[in-house]
Amino acid sequence: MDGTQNALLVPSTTDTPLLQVTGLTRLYGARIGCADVSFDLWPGEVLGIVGESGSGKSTLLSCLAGHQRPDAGQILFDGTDVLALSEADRRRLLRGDWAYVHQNPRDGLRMGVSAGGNVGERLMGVGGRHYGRIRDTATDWLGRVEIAAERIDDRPSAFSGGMQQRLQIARNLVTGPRLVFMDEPTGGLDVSVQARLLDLLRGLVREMGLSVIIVTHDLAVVRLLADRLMVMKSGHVVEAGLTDQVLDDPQHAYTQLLVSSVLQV
Ligand SMILES: Nc1ncnc2c1ncn2[C@@H]1O[C@H](COP(=O)(O)OP(=O)(O)OP(=O)(O)O)[C@@H](O)[C@H]1O
Repeated sequence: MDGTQNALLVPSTTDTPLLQVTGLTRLYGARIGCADVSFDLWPGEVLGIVGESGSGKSTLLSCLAGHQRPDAGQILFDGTDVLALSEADRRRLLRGDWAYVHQNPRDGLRMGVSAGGNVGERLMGVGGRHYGRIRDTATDWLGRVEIAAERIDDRPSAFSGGMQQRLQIARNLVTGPRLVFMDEPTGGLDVSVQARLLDLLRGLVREMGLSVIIVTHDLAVVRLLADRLMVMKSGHVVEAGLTDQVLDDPQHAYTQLLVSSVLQV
């Protein structure tokens, strides 16, 4: 992808991509998970990855986030070769600078720990020790994701699906991560709950100037959140560009099919 073109989109002062991905490939035996994926992500940019089920979105995201190791390719985060990091350094990255919002909040929360504990734990992971301050920050973050302060000692299992997802978002964003991975963050929720969550996410992304890679099969989600899109089919990126450009004037036959199938619904 052309770095010169992307640089025009970036509100940040830096002229180095936050993430540089080159030739990323993950195979499952003879089956392609994702193949030869390359892109740059600039600070403050939201990149949407779309495609039908089985197109390789989750495989790509999990390789990027270090949940599984690619067979080939390079990932540079702020110039650092992520695949060459020691396990301890990779974990440190995942605790603070990186965040991962799972589709199912249960995968991203500790269900046996209170709401405040879920948020506070992440602060402690980056060195927070002052209990009072951690609780104040957790309370503040619960408010930011529209969870009443009096629910701070409740466990997530007592929350609705939408509340659990908002709590997972608070837990992830409390450390001010430099890069946020999101896997279908609004999937599995009722339509009205999805709309509210999307609104909240859009506000936080803008307010915090977050750099985000978001995987979804829902084009409405990327229309609202993403600056740029990559369209995947059978593990390959078939089209990439500005979100409005790709959705309003799709060039690849597969993207045209994706867009028109949504319009027909
Ligand atoms: N653990 C695995 N073992 C074998 N094949 C896998 C595995 N995970 C994914 N695949 C295969 O890799 C390809 C890409 O799958 P992937 O789950 O990344 O796609 P996806 O676009 O995220 O789909 P979905 O939206 O359904 O999650 C598919 O052909 C899938 O069958």
